[in-house]
Amino acid sequence: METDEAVRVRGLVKRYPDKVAVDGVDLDIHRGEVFALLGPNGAGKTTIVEILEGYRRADEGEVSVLGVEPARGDRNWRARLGIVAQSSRDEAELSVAEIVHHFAGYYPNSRDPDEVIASVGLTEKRKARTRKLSGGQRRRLDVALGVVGNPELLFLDEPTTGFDPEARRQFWTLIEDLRTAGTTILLTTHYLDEAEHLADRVGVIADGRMVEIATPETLGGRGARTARVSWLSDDGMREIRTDEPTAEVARLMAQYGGEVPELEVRRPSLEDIYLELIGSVAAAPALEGAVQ
Ligand SMILES: Nc1ncnc2c1ncn2[C@@H]1O[C@H](COP(=O)(O)OP(=O)(O)OP(=O)(O)O)[C@@H](O)[C@H]1O
Repeated sequence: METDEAVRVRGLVKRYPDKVAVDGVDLDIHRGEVFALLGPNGAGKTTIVEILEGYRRADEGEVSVLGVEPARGDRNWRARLGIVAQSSRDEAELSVAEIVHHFAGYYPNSRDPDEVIASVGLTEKRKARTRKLSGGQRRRLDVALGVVGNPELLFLDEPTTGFDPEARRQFWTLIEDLRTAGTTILLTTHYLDEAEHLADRVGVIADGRMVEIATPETLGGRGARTARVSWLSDDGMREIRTDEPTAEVARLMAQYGGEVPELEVRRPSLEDIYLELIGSVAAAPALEGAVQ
C-alpha cells in the first residue's frame, strides 16, 4: 500500500501488562516534513516510534511507514530508515571514523562518512575510540550513524540530550540541511525551543493519547498566544489576558499615576502552551516530588 504520507497511523493501541501505553493514536507525517512528538515522560512517544521502526508490535490499529507495514518490513525497507534511538550502540573499541565508515557499508546509497563526521562536529575526534568520547560527543556519533545511510525517513529519539548549546545549534543546522535535501524527520524531544525551531508540525501526546497536532505557531488554538499583563496590585500579583496589552498598560498607568509596580507584558511561549495542554498530567510528578 503506497501512500503520499511517509507515516500513516490509525487507531494505534499498545498494551503492556499493567499499562495501556498507546491508546488510539492517529498520526500522519507528510513526506519532507519535520514532525516533533512532544509529551511528558512515560506518555508513549518511544513506544510509538519503536512500533513505526518495526521493533515493537502494535496490538490494534493500522500503521504504514514509507508505504510498508513495519512488522512486515524487509531489509530494503529498513535501509530507507535512519534511526537514532535513546540508547547508544556499544562499539567501544572502534574509532569514530571506523564505526561511521563501517555503518556506511551497510547501505546502498550512503553519504560520505567524512562529511557526516564533519557535519556532527566530530572531525577532531575521528581517531578517538568511542569509549573515550564524552556523553555529548557519543550522542553526536549516534546522530552520525543515523544519517550516514542517507535515509528517506529519519527517527530521532531525544537526539540532543546532553549536548552543550553550541552542539545543539550545530545539530539544528544539520537537521535543516537534511530537511532541505527532502528527508522526512520524526523527532521526539523535551526541548520546546528545539521543536519550535525545527518542526513544521508538533504532536502533543499525554498518557498514550494525542492531545493536539498543530504547527508550533497555532498550538493551543486561537487565543493561546494572547498577551498576559501582570503587575503587583494592593492585593498581590495580578495577571490578565488581553488582545490589547498596550491599552491595558495605558489604563494601568493612568490608574497608578505613572509607574506600575512590577509590570510585565509577555506572550506565552510554546513551552507555556504545551504545559497548559498537558495540564495535570505534566504537573503531577512535580507535585508528588514537592510533598515527599
Ligand atoms: N517493555 C515495557 N513493558 C512494560 N511497560 C512498558 C514497556 N515499555 C514502556 N512501558 C511503559 O509504557 C509507558 C510509555 O512509555 P514510553 O517509553 O513509550 O514513554 P515516553 O513518552 O517515550 O517517555 P520518555 O519521555 O520518558 O522517554 C510508560 O508508562 C512505560 O513505563
